[in-house]
Amino acid sequence: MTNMYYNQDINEKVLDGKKIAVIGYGSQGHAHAQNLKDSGFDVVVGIRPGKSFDKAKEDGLEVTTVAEASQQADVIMVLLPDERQKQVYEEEIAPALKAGKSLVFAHGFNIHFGQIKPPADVDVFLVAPKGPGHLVRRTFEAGAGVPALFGVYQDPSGTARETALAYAKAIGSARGGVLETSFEEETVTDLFGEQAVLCGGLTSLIKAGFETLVEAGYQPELAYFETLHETKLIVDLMYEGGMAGMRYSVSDTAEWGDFVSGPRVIDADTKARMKSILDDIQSGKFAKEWIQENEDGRPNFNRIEKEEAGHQLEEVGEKLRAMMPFVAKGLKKEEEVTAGATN
Ligand SMILES: NC(=O)C1=CN([C@@H]2O[C@H](COP(=O)(O)OP(=O)(O)OC[C@H]3O[C@@H](n4cnc5c(N)ncnc54)[C@H](OP(=O)(O)O)[C@@H]3O)[C@@H](O)[C@H]2O)C=CC1
Ligand SMILES: CC[C@](O)(C(C)=O)C(=O)O
Ligand SMILES: [Mg+2]
Ligand SMILES: [Mg+2]
Repeated sequence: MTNMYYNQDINEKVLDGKKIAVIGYGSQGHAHAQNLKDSGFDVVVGIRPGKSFDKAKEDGLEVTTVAEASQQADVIMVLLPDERQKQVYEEEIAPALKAGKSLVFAHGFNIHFGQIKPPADVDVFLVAPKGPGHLVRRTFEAGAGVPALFGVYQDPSGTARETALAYAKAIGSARGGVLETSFEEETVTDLFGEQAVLCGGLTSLIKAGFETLVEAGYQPELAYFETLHETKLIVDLMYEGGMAGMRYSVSDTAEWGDFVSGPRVIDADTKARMKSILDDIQSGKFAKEWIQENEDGRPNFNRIEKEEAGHQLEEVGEKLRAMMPFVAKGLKKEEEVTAGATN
């Protein structure tokens, strides 16, 4: 049975009088910190000196070190890159933990895969928005919200569920719906979604379409508009009205092509490969390899990121987007907040 919660189901007052430390000021960090502050809560950002530190100050937030913010706070939300969390946790957060505090995550990776082992007297839960941080902020400012998952790992205080729900409401997620889950379910499904569909699946689909057109002699600019640019417009229609909503707006010719050709691109073999990706996530193989990649200094990550940035689709896209300033408006407004993501 699915448990969904909306604004009217949640008492955010349980956070009154509590100090909330947002550790990290990247994609999720800036959104949580600003949304919590705008919702009237007492927020301190914990961050190392550098770009994010300066940006949080510029944005008018109270900012200090990770260790000091963790000392001050009742609720500590860890919004550092997953691969950095273990070290920062051990050095700067763990010493500040004591009974009555809450340790919170936006993704269960480090708890589920045993990288972080919190003390038993601290509440541990997750509030995981189902969307990129920049959209968590942007939708909040527009009066809407990105839905989120919440899940409790340990609850010595007996109040972890209500604190998690209040936090989700304060960042705007209960405007869209908050769904109860476990650390295992959130971690596995989030990794699967980003690998097979949202990031990996989609970029590979778009690239394959772009390359097919260009290799057949069609103009790269046209191929960019056809495969990448228009994806956003089509996905917007699905976001608003599901697949039927999109099919209502496109031509019947496109809808027929969707029915007959879609299953030729994504077929039973693709689904079997998705299952194998899911197996690797469930078994911990993916996590083990990602942790090792970081311990090795990210040789493959850095090489592939560079290769991808040099793809013809990216070069063409950059020129075309420069002629459409309205397209990049959102990210420009939040410029440099993503800096941490490229470490
Ligand atoms: N990106 C997203 O939209 C989503 C992310 N999540 C989860 O949220 C968490 C945060 O991810 P995300 O927002 O992408 O992270 P980012 O990479 O965008 O941000 C990282 C932040 O952490 C800071 N940081 C990095 N290393 C250190 C350090 N050693 N000490 C102190 N601060 C440090 C960076 O600061 P600096 O500028 O100094 O490098 C930056 O402010 C992860 O658990 C992720 O899985 C969940 C849902 C969606
Ligand atoms: C889809 C990627 C994501 O899981 C997210 C924005 O939800 C992430 O880890 O950034
Ligand atoms: Mg996600
Ligand atoms: Mg994720």
